[in-house]
Amino acid sequence: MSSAPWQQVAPSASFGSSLELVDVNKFYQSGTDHEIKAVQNLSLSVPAGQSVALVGSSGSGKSTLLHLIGAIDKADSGQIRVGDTSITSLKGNAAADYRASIGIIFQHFYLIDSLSALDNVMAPLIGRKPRKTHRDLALEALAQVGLADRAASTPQQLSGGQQQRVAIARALVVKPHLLLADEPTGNLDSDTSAQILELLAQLQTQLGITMLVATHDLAAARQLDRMIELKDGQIIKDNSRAVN
Ligand SMILES: Nc1ncnc2c1ncn2[C@@H]1O[C@H](COP(=O)(O)OP(=O)(O)OP(=O)(O)O)[C@@H](O)[C@H]1O
Repeated sequence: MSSAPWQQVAPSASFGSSLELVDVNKFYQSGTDHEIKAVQNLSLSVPAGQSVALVGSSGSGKSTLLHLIGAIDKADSGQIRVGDTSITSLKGNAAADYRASIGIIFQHFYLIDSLSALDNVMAPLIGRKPRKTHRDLALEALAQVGLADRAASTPQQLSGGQQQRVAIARALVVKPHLLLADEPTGNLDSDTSAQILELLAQLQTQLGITMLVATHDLAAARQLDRMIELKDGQIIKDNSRAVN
């Protein structure tokens, strides 16, 4: 049976993955004799399609946890499973394929200055087939973040909030099953931050993606389905919002 064109671009599109962490540890060496326990014995279950805020003071392990789930960094021990994929045993191309199937948004937008917004959003599609759909997918993603009319603008011609919207469109263009956002509003003023977090929450609900957002903004965190507080790499609070 031949697959539909969009399936060739985004095999796992339009629904979220569940997430399961069991006894995960990540330690860093600081100096010769000091070990930093960035994530310790952390177990967590996130159902598919849930939005989760990770909060906690600076150094509590939020970024490290996102890096482990995103296969940017490797856990020292424990198990991380995203849908059917065991992240902790991924190697080589399989790790790259997994990273290409999720969306990641950072505090510093990491857009390429010399490229237009459209070309920045198309970048993750390079090498994927069919090539002729890339432009349409990127335009669709820019429309989802309200920037269809700024496709030709370069990052320098856009405000900080607009640049983060382009970065969100770039994360969405692969139709991710999991969206990780590490301090996505850390570089923005409070009004723009609120707009960006509202946009993320809206898109997450609309697309049904599983989403984890590390943030210091408690008001924004409360908009999501669940808020998890970390301290010294461990979960110290886990509040789910009541569902009607
Ligand atoms: N590459 C590294 N090498 C050594 N220590 C690290 C490294 N990355 C993180 N750490 C340490 O691990 C701990 C957790 O850091 P992490 O960046 O995950 O915290 P965070 O909650 O995201 O902080 P922030 O809110 O400031 O971004 C901190 O003590 C940090 O100094």
